[in-house]
Amino acid sequence: MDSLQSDTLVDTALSSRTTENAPLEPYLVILSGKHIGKQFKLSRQKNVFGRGHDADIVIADPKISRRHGAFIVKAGVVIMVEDYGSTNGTYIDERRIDKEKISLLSRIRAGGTYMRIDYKKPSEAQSEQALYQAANTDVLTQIPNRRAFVIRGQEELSFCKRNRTALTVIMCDVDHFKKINDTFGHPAGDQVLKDLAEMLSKEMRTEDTLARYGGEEFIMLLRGNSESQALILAERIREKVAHKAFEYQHLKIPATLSIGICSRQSAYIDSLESMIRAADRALYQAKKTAAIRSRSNEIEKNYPRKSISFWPSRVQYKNRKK
Ligand SMILES: Nc1nc2c(ncn2[C@@H]2O[C@H](COP(=O)(O)OP(=O)(O)OP(=O)(O)O)[C@@H](O)[C@H]2O)c(=O)[nH]1
Repeated sequence: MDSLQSDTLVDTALSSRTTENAPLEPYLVILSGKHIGKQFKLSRQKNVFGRGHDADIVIADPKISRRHGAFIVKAGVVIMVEDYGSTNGTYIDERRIDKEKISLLSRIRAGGTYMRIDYKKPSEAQSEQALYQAANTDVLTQIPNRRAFVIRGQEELSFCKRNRTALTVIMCDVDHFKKINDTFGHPAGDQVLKDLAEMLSKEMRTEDTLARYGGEEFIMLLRGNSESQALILAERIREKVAHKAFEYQHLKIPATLSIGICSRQSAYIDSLESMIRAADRALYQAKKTAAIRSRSNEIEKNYPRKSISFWPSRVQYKNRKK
């Protein structure tokens, strides 16, 4: 498409959509990756995007540079995207660019993240954002829900296959959660789940995903983690939770986790579902047995039992290479 055509497209879109009184404003819409569906208002003349926290638009994609590039806005219209000499480049319709005009039809890619530009009224953008939030976020803990996890997981799986990296699923379940509810009350149980979500989020890297998978079950997806690294992370989490004093209205609530792990090299992954099933089976085993176990190449090793605060907690580590 030449630049004249692209200008005409933006003009047409703007004029046809400004019939209602509020002016249309430019937004960057994320089409893939961790922030899929998210919209960022382009409110500056130069809107720097990147993975660094000093960027105007922070995108958690490890293949995006800290200050990757910028969207340039003039008179309310996004006219250009510029690459700031990023390692992995910026692309328009899969063509690498330095600085180039963009249109409503342009599909922009930086790292593994696809984006496009749209123009909308702030109220329209807000309601779309609210819908996106509601569909993808767990109301209680404010972390991604199961649906968001599955969407993200499929993308992660494609990434791992393309880049031949390993993928790990970790499932954590609060032990005897029913007892927590029965002893301290349902709101106290809610508080434990919220605090847990916050704790687990802090253990994640930007490229990892944490979600609430069910009632008292959390799931993590770790890119490129070796089995032994995953086991170290699981142990750290289990220890931290066992030693944390969860609190609700001055009541101290002890809680422990059981953890199931499935770690596979990309060549051995058939589907995300099979990995989740394997991690779930490992979790089930962890619940049944009191030992901290590692299972690698079908040889089981027993690890010494670690300190337990109140209720027993176990880690079952399962490696299912075919
Ligand atoms: N407070 C609270 N409780 C929940 C929530 N979702 C599920 N639950 C409760 O979680 C409890 C889960 O109970 P079970 O499936 O028996 O599991 P458990 O008591 O943790 O037992 P084990 O998994 O064998 O250790 C049920 O009592 C649910 O009502 C929630 O959002 N908030």
